[in-house]
Amino acid sequence: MAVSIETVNVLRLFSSTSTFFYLLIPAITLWYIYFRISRKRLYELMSKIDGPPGLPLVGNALEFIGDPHTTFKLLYERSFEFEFGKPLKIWIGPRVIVFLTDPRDIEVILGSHVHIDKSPDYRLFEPWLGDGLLISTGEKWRAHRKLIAPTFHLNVLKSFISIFNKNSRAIVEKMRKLGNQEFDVHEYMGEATVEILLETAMGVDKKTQDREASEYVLSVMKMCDILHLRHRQIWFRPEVIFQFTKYAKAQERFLNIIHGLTNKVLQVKKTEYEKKKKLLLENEPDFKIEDKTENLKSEKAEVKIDEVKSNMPEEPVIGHSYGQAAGLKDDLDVDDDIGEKKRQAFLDLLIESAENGVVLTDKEVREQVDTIMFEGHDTTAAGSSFFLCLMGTRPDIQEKVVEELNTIFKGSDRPCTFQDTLEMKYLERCLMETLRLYPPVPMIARQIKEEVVLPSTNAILPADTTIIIGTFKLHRNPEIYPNPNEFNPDNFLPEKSANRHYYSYVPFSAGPRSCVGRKYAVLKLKILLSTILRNFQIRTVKDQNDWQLQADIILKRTDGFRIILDPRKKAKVAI
Ligand code: HEM
Repeated sequence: MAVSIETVNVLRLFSSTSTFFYLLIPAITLWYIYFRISRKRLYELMSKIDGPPGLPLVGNALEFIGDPHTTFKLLYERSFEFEFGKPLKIWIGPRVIVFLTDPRDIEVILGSHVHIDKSPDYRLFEPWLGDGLLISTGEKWRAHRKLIAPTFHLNVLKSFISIFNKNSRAIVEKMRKLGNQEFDVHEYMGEATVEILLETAMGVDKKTQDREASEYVLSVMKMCDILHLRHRQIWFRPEVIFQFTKYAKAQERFLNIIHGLTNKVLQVKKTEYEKKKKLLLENEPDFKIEDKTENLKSEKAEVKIDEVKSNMPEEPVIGHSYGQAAGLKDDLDVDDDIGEKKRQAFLDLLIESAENGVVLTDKEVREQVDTIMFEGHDTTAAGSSFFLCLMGTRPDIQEKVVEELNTIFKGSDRPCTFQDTLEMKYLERCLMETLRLYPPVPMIARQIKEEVVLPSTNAILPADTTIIIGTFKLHRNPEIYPNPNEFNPDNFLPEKSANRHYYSYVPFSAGPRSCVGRKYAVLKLKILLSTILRNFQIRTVKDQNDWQLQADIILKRTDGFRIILDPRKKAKVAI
């Protein structure tokens, strides 16, 4: 029987295809057996930690494909199926993520100098923030942190007070034009915080800013949406897929706007710096720029930042200081070599340090500027917006704040001083309580370097596990905060906070990688919010229980931060 050439070809193809599959199937089986055996200990350890059951291969990944509000609600509500405070695990494909909400466990991670690595999820920020302070690790992070932290020292911040006042008055005047129509206050807070950051930390004046602040704020919000989408829907994570989506094009557009502003700021400051240097050299040819970074050049730049005392205070340490337990100290509280001497503001110091490129390159300066611009504005915009909405829902509390302000200012329209901010004890409690209920950073993610034993349950977490500190849930533990969902500034009365675990309140994180802008944020917010409350009575229509939250990196309201302002009697802006 004659066999056609086509048939021979088909048979050849069939036999080579089947050989391929004969080899592939055992190879996959062997790889899978090796994969399971090499992860045996991980599976054993994780079997001792509670968590929702997942599907084969994908784990719990499909639970996060909804919109940001639904996902956040679902995640939060499902967590109540398990005992409060116990560690909780979820599987995203082969990757396990452990959520911690017990202050003792949180202290082990945040208080450590070893577990300072951010989780791989932060890498999605790279095209935007590069390897800036929020993301970097190891010696690079240590050296840059040591350089940057002093630029947010109180001595520097005090010199910003007039700028905080001026901008707060400007925003009041802008809001006055709205009359008593309902509006989204987040837009106003976002723009105000960007403008304030540019004038303070970056040291550029209003003329440089044009209309760019509002465009910048909008682009940051959209970028957060894209990053959050990639966090939730893991198939968008690999660059090979992402680059072909409409989101990649949008990201490019938003990054152009974001980097456009930061590049412009850098250009202005560098030209200014060069001019100043030239002038100084002309007048004093022997003048040398003092190198303030000498001590950072050593490979082993050590940061002695954790005076962090462990666990519960032996002697109760009263109250809170700039957003963290008074007994906790970080590098923002260290008064070492420079003391009362003049310190430099953020960008001035960075540009000077980049002169010889030893501590910092030009690229690194840009990355730090992008980081501070993002971390410094979106967080405070959310915090202040939540504060104002809460004031609207609780007129009784609002009036107590205003009474305190009347006692301090005695009806005068004068600007706020540093001493005034120290006297705003009740306003500060309201701010702390706002950040408890609505922490702008609702989750902090780390990748642990070594095996960790959790004090709460003795559960063991192997090295390389991703940990999420669930600030939002931690702050609503009924054993720590009775009636945890109620807005109650008395939670921060000194006697109430005195016996609480230091790590039971961490809106600014804590330990060596705590928020570098903590004091800046609290000081600025006190001036901004008090100026608004001295001028307006705030109303809201929506009840606090009906707010819709979304945790797209920064906690926000999907239904908008809508408030109505009524001018207070004799309302006049402080001059
Ligand atoms: C209410 C306002 C703020 C809140 C609630 C807040 C909260 C936080 C939190 C929780 C972290 C740790 C994030 C993490 O580990 O993933 C952090 C880090 C950071 N924050 Fe803030 N922040 C605020 C304002 C600011 C401001 C005003 C600035 C700068 C002007 C700033 C700059 C930074 C930087 C640079 C980091 C990274 C620090 C490091 O890793 O060494 N933040 N912030």
